[in-house]
Amino acid sequence: MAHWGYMTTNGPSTWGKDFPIANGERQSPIDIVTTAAEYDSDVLGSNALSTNYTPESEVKLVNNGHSIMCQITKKGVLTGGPLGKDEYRLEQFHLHWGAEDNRGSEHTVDGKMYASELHLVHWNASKYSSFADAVQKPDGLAVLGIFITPGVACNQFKVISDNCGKLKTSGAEMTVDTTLDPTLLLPSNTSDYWTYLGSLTTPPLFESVTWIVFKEPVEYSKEQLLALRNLVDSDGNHMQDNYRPPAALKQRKVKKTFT
Ligand SMILES: COc1ccc(N2C[C@H](O)c3cc(S(N)(=O)=O)sc3S2(=O)=O)cc1
Ligand SMILES: [Zn+2]
Repeated sequence: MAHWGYMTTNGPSTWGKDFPIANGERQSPIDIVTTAAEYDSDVLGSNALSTNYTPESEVKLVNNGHSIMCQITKKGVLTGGPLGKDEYRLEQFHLHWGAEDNRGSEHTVDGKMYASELHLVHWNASKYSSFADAVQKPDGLAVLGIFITPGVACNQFKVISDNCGKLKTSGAEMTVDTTLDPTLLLPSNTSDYWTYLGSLTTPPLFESVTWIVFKEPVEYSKEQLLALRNLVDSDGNHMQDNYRPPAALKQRKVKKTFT
Protein backbone atom coordinates (compact mmCIF):
# COMPACT_ATOMS: atom_id res chain seq x y z
CA MET A 1 0.00 0.00 0.00
CA ALA A 2 1.34 3.39 -0.96
CA HIS A 3 1.98 5.27 2.29
CA TRP A 4 -0.76 7.78 3.12
CA GLY A 5 0.18 11.45 3.04
CA TYR A 6 -1.12 14.83 1.97
CA MET A 7 -0.22 14.87 -1.74
CA THR A 8 -2.81 14.54 -4.54
CA THR A 9 -1.82 10.90 -4.98
CA ASN A 10 -2.01 9.82 -1.32
CA GLY A 11 -3.88 12.64 0.43
CA PRO A 12 -7.16 12.82 2.44
CA SER A 13 -9.41 12.18 -0.59
CA THR A 14 -7.67 8.80 -1.13
CA TRP A 15 -7.61 7.60 2.50
CA GLY A 16 -11.04 5.91 2.23
CA LYS A 17 -9.50 3.21 0.01
CA ASP A 18 -7.34 1.76 2.77
CA PHE A 19 -9.28 3.20 5.72
CA PRO A 20 -13.04 2.95 4.97
CA ILE A 21 -13.84 4.60 8.34
CA ALA A 22 -12.80 7.81 6.56
CA ASN A 23 -16.49 8.13 5.59
CA GLY A 24 -17.74 7.16 9.06
CA GLU A 25 -20.28 8.81 11.36
CA ARG A 26 -17.85 10.57 13.72
CA GLN A 27 -14.88 11.75 11.66
CA SER A 28 -12.57 14.68 12.43
CA PRO A 29 -11.80 17.48 11.92
CA ILE A 30 -15.03 19.43 11.46
CA ASP A 31 -16.01 23.01 10.69
CA ILE A 32 -17.25 24.48 13.98
CA VAL A 33 -20.39 26.48 13.19
CA THR A 34 -20.41 28.77 16.22
CA THR A 35 -24.13 29.60 16.07
CA ALA A 36 -25.06 25.90 16.00
CA ALA A 37 -22.88 24.93 18.99
CA GLU A 38 -24.99 24.27 22.10
CA TYR A 39 -24.15 25.73 25.49
CA ASP A 40 -24.48 22.80 27.89
CA SER A 41 -23.97 23.90 31.50
CA ASP A 42 -24.76 20.64 33.31
CA VAL A 43 -22.26 18.42 31.47
CA LEU A 44 -19.62 21.09 31.22
CA GLY A 45 -20.37 23.33 34.16
CA SER A 46 -20.32 20.68 36.90
CA ASN A 47 -16.57 20.12 36.88
CA ALA A 48 -14.28 22.37 34.91
CA LEU A 49 -11.74 20.89 32.53
CA SER A 50 -8.43 20.60 34.35
CA THR A 51 -4.88 19.77 33.30
CA ASN A 52 -2.19 18.63 35.71
CA TYR A 53 1.00 18.18 33.68
CA THR A 54 4.46 17.43 35.06
CA PRO A 55 7.14 19.34 33.10
CA GLU A 56 9.30 17.10 30.89
CA SER A 57 12.93 17.07 32.09
CA GLU A 58 14.12 16.33 28.56
CA VAL A 59 12.36 16.75 25.21
CA LYS A 60 12.06 13.76 22.87
CA LEU A 61 11.30 14.96 19.32
CA VAL A 62 10.45 12.77 16.31
CA ASN A 63 9.88 13.59 12.64
CA ASN A 64 7.37 10.79 11.98
CA GLY A 65 7.02 11.57 8.28
CA HIS A 66 3.74 13.43 8.57
CA SER A 67 4.28 15.73 11.56
CA ILE A 68 6.75 16.74 14.24
CA MET A 69 5.90 14.93 17.45
CA CYS A 70 7.05 15.34 21.06
CA GLN A 71 6.82 12.11 23.04
CA ILE A 72 5.76 12.63 26.66
CA THR A 73 7.44 10.61 29.42
CA LYS A 74 6.15 12.33 32.57
CA LYS A 75 2.74 11.87 34.18
CA GLY A 76 0.27 14.41 32.79
CA VAL A 77 -3.45 14.22 33.52
CA LEU A 78 -6.46 15.79 31.80
CA THR A 79 -9.89 15.39 33.39
CA GLY A 80 -13.21 17.16 33.92
CA GLY A 81 -15.52 18.90 31.46
CA PRO A 82 -16.81 16.38 28.89
CA LEU A 83 -14.40 13.75 30.31
CA GLY A 84 -16.22 13.64 33.66
CA LYS A 85 -14.17 11.90 36.32
CA ASP A 86 -12.10 9.83 33.87
CA GLU A 87 -8.40 10.69 33.94
CA TYR A 88 -6.75 10.93 30.54
CA ARG A 89 -2.94 10.73 30.40
CA LEU A 90 -0.86 12.91 28.06
CA GLU A 91 0.93 10.68 25.52
CA GLN A 92 2.31 13.05 22.88
CA PHE A 93 1.76 16.30 21.09
CA HIS A 94 2.22 17.23 17.43
CA LEU A 95 1.04 19.83 14.94
CA HIS A 96 -0.55 20.43 11.54
CA TRP A 97 0.25 23.49 9.44
CA GLY A 98 0.05 25.09 5.98
CA ALA A 99 2.53 26.29 3.36
CA GLU A 100 1.28 29.83 4.07
CA ASP A 101 -0.34 31.60 7.03
CA ASN A 102 -3.85 31.50 5.49
CA ARG A 103 -4.22 27.73 6.01
CA GLY A 104 -2.95 24.87 8.13
CA SER A 105 -5.40 24.17 10.93
CA GLU A 106 -7.62 21.08 10.78
CA HIS A 107 -10.65 22.37 12.62
CA THR A 108 -12.13 25.57 11.18
CA VAL A 109 -14.36 28.12 12.92
CA ASP A 110 -17.22 29.33 10.71
CA GLY A 111 -14.99 28.37 7.77
CA LYS A 112 -11.97 30.25 9.12
CA MET A 113 -8.70 28.33 8.94
CA TYR A 114 -5.80 29.18 11.25
CA ALA A 115 -2.11 28.91 10.29
CA SER A 116 -1.55 25.81 12.41
CA GLU A 117 -3.14 23.58 15.04
CA LEU A 118 -1.41 21.93 18.00
CA HIS A 119 -2.78 18.58 19.25
CA LEU A 120 -2.12 17.26 22.76
CA VAL A 121 -3.09 13.56 22.63
CA HIS A 122 -4.30 11.82 25.82
CA TRP A 123 -5.61 8.29 26.54
CA ASN A 124 -8.18 7.18 29.12
CA ALA A 125 -6.04 5.73 31.91
CA SER A 126 -9.09 5.33 34.17
CA LYS A 127 -10.58 2.69 31.87
CA TYR A 128 -7.74 1.24 29.80
CA SER A 129 -4.34 -0.22 30.59
CA SER A 130 -2.31 1.42 27.83
CA PHE A 131 -2.42 3.86 24.93
CA ALA A 132 -2.56 0.96 22.47
CA ASP A 133 -5.52 -0.54 24.37
CA ALA A 134 -7.37 2.80 24.41
CA VAL A 135 -6.67 3.97 20.87
CA GLN A 136 -9.63 2.20 19.24
CA LYS A 137 -12.19 2.60 22.05
CA PRO A 138 -15.01 5.15 21.61
CA ASP A 139 -13.99 6.84 24.90
CA GLY A 140 -10.32 5.93 24.56
CA LEU A 141 -8.70 9.23 23.59
CA ALA A 142 -9.04 12.95 24.28
CA VAL A 143 -7.21 15.52 22.16
CA LEU A 144 -6.81 19.21 23.02
CA GLY A 145 -6.83 21.31 19.85
CA ILE A 146 -5.09 24.68 20.05
CA PHE A 147 -5.28 27.12 17.13
CA ILE A 148 -2.05 28.90 16.21
CA THR A 149 -1.89 32.34 14.62
CA PRO A 150 1.20 34.31 13.50
CA GLY A 151 2.38 36.86 16.08
CA VAL A 152 4.91 36.91 18.89
CA ALA A 153 7.08 33.86 19.51
CA CYS A 154 5.87 31.16 21.88
CA ASN A 155 8.81 30.65 24.25
CA GLN A 156 7.78 27.16 25.31
CA PHE A 157 7.66 26.07 21.64
CA LYS A 158 11.24 27.32 20.99
CA VAL A 159 12.76 23.95 21.93
CA ILE A 160 10.80 22.43 19.03
CA SER A 161 11.11 25.22 16.44
CA ASP A 162 14.84 25.73 17.20
CA ASN A 163 15.52 22.03 16.53
CA CYS A 164 13.44 21.44 13.38
CA GLY A 165 16.64 21.98 11.37
CA LYS A 166 18.13 18.88 13.01
CA LEU A 167 14.94 16.84 12.43
CA LYS A 168 14.65 17.57 8.74
CA THR A 169 14.11 14.10 7.38
CA SER A 170 11.42 11.54 8.09
CA GLY A 171 12.41 9.20 10.91
CA ALA A 172 14.83 11.70 12.47
CA GLU A 173 14.69 11.71 16.28
CA MET A 174 16.51 13.67 18.93
CA THR A 175 16.43 14.27 22.67
CA VAL A 176 17.03 17.83 23.82
CA ASP A 177 18.35 18.26 27.34
CA THR A 178 15.95 20.97 28.45
CA THR A 179 12.67 21.15 30.32
CA LEU A 180 9.27 21.66 28.70
CA ASP A 181 6.02 22.35 30.52
CA PRO A 182 3.08 21.36 28.26
CA THR A 183 0.84 23.66 30.33
CA LEU A 184 2.67 26.61 28.80
CA LEU A 185 1.61 25.50 25.31
CA LEU A 186 -2.06 26.10 26.20
CA PRO A 187 -3.90 29.39 25.64
CA SER A 188 -4.41 31.57 28.72
CA ASN A 189 -8.16 30.96 28.53
CA THR A 190 -8.81 27.21 28.87
CA SER A 191 -12.39 27.66 30.07
CA ASP A 192 -13.85 28.53 26.65
CA TYR A 193 -13.86 25.60 24.25
CA TRP A 194 -15.99 23.57 21.87
CA THR A 195 -16.23 19.81 22.35
CA TYR A 196 -17.62 16.94 20.26
CA LEU A 197 -17.09 13.22 19.63
CA GLY A 198 -14.77 12.57 16.70
CA SER A 199 -11.79 10.66 15.40
CA LEU A 200 -8.09 10.70 14.69
CA THR A 201 -7.53 13.12 11.80
CA THR A 202 -4.93 10.85 10.20
CA PRO A 203 -5.05 7.17 9.32
CA PRO A 204 -6.06 4.88 10.96
CA LEU A 205 -8.83 7.51 11.60
CA PHE A 206 -10.13 5.57 14.63
CA GLU A 207 -13.40 7.05 16.00
CA SER A 208 -12.05 7.20 19.52
CA VAL A 209 -11.45 10.88 20.24
CA THR A 210 -13.29 13.30 22.50
CA TRP A 211 -12.21 16.60 20.92
CA ILE A 212 -11.74 19.72 23.01
CA VAL A 213 -10.93 22.75 20.81
CA PHE A 214 -10.05 25.98 22.62
CA LYS A 215 -11.61 29.20 21.38
CA GLU A 216 -8.54 31.35 22.09
CA PRO A 217 -5.63 30.87 19.66
CA VAL A 218 -2.00 31.08 20.73
CA GLU A 219 0.67 33.04 18.82
CA TYR A 220 3.81 31.63 17.22
CA SER A 221 6.30 33.84 15.40
CA LYS A 222 6.75 33.80 11.62
CA GLU A 223 10.15 32.17 12.18
CA GLN A 224 8.58 29.39 14.27
CA LEU A 225 6.00 28.69 11.55
CA LEU A 226 8.75 28.76 8.88
CA ALA A 227 10.74 26.20 10.88
CA LEU A 228 7.79 23.78 10.62
CA ARG A 229 7.49 24.36 6.86
CA ASN A 230 11.13 23.43 6.32
CA LEU A 231 10.67 19.92 7.67
CA VAL A 232 10.72 17.12 5.08
CA ASP A 233 8.06 14.38 4.94
CA SER A 234 8.31 10.65 4.20
CA ASP A 235 8.05 11.38 0.44
CA GLY A 236 11.00 13.76 0.62
CA ASN A 237 8.80 16.81 0.07
CA HIS A 238 8.51 19.87 2.27
CA MET A 239 6.20 18.94 5.15
CA GLN A 240 3.50 21.54 4.51
CA ASP A 241 -0.30 21.48 4.28
CA ASN A 242 -0.35 18.36 6.47
CA TYR A 243 -3.95 18.98 7.50
CA ARG A 244 -7.13 17.03 6.74
CA PRO A 245 -10.05 19.19 5.54
CA PRO A 246 -13.26 19.17 7.62
CA ALA A 247 -15.42 16.02 7.50
CA ALA A 248 -19.24 15.91 7.60
CA LEU A 249 -20.80 16.58 11.02
CA LYS A 250 -23.55 13.98 10.35
CA GLN A 251 -25.73 13.35 13.43
CA ARG A 252 -23.43 15.10 15.89
CA LYS A 253 -23.85 18.15 18.12
CA VAL A 254 -20.98 20.44 19.08
CA LYS A 255 -21.14 21.70 22.67
CA LYS A 256 -19.59 24.90 23.97
CA THR A 257 -18.72 26.11 27.48
CA PHE A 258 -19.29 29.78 26.86
CA THR A 259 -22.23 31.97 25.88
C1 LIG B 1 -1.96 1.60 16.28
O1 LIG B 1 -2.85 2.65 16.17
C2 LIG B 1 -2.36 3.90 16.26
C3 LIG B 1 -3.30 4.91 16.14
C4 LIG B 1 -2.91 6.23 16.21
C5 LIG B 1 -1.58 6.57 16.39
N1 LIG B 1 -1.23 7.92 16.46
C6 LIG B 1 -0.65 8.58 15.28
C7 LIG B 1 -1.73 9.30 14.48
O2 LIG B 1 -1.09 10.00 13.43
C8 LIG B 1 -2.50 10.26 15.34
C9 LIG B 1 -3.23 11.38 14.89
C10 LIG B 1 -3.83 12.11 15.87
S1 LIG B 1 -4.78 13.53 15.76
N2 LIG B 1 -4.27 14.41 14.54
O3 LIG B 1 -4.57 14.24 17.01
O4 LIG B 1 -6.13 13.14 15.52
S2 LIG B 1 -3.48 11.41 17.38
C11 LIG B 1 -2.57 10.11 16.71
S3 LIG B 1 -1.86 8.91 17.58
O5 LIG B 1 -0.80 9.44 18.37
O6 LIG B 1 -2.88 8.23 18.29
C12 LIG B 1 -0.62 5.60 16.50
C13 LIG B 1 -1.01 4.25 16.43
ZN1 LIG C 1 -3.17 15.95 14.95
